[in-house]
Amino acid sequence: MEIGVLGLGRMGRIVADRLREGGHEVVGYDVDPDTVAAAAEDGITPAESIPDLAQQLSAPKRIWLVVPSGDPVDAALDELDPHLDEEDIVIDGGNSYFEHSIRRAESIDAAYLDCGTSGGPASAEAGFSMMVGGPEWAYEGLVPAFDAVATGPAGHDRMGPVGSGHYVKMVHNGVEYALMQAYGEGFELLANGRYDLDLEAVARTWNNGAVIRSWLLELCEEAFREEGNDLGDVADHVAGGSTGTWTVQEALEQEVPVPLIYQALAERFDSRASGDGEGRFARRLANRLRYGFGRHEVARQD
Ligand SMILES: NC(=O)C1=CN([C@@H]2O[C@H](COP(=O)(O)OP(=O)(O)OC[C@H]3O[C@@H](n4cnc5c(N)ncnc54)[C@H](O)[C@@H]3O)[C@@H](O)[C@H]2O)C=CC1
Ligand SMILES: O=C(CO)[C@H](O)[C@H](O)COP(=O)(O)O
Repeated sequence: MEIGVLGLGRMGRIVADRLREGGHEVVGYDVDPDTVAAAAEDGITPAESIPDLAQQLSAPKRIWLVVPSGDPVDAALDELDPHLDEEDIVIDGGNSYFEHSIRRAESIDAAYLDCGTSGGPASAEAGFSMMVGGPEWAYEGLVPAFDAVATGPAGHDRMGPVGSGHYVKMVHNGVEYALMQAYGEGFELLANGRYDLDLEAVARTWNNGAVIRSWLLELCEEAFREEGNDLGDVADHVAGGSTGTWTVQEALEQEVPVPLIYQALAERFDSRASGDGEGRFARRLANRLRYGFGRHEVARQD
């Protein structure tokens, strides 16, 4: 099928490439003209503007947004909306706040799918895990596209009505924070404990059959291999935090205790208040893990 991809950054470019590899035709647009030119060299049909992207697509139009959450999503929808009708489908593949997705779905004529996406740029080859909310007909119509961008048919599903995709992804990220903090605390104890340990070897051993093996633990192994046993100059400064904040706010509203997720979020805030120094090993590992899966910039010690 023909799909427009709006936003060709770290994640959008992977969405566009995997759609093409799956046999779909992709028209791409990004506010950065160099990004569009680079995509065009690799076979993505370039668009000069959002109206141009909409006009290049035949009806019914399918447009996948992969732009930063917040104002860029509203700005893109404002420009798109005059070119859309109720047969068209817009997918928001970013980390948008679920209540914003519900509002946006009500404000545009096209069907709206909120698609929480996990795996990060490091999963370009394997494909993503995708949690989709929105009308069933729109999800069903896009299954071939989701098959191509996800790890395959098992890598995506419809969670429920609009909002539910980003809601599930929000909670996913809260879990992500807590897992990173838990691995970090364990390695901090080992780094400061009784034995002179090779932490890459510990992570590799755990990743081969241990109860706590996981992709995040493979990324810990990679971090020790690439940065060294002491994580080199990786700073105690963990960026991000919006999805974890929303998770904690929702947990308070629902009266569900989430102390581990809150503590992991609080550790991030404290890392930023304490400066970019050597600090806590656990938080330095979390800083490096965000690069591992998300290609987020690693804060380094001065
Ligand atoms: N990097 C990651 O690990 C993951 C990111 N996400 C989410 O995916 C979304 C995109 O993230 P990334 O690709 O990492 O960001 P990015 O910063 O690498 O790419 C965003 C792209 O959108 C473009 N852009 C901004 N406003 C635009 C507009 N109005 N029209 C067209 N293009 C526009 C920018 O020029 C940039 O190329 C965000 O919501 C992010 O939270 C979701 C899962 C994983
Ligand atoms: O969604 C993601 C991974 O699943 C993104 O990498 C997101 O940026 C992670 O959240 P934060 O930036 O708050 O660490």
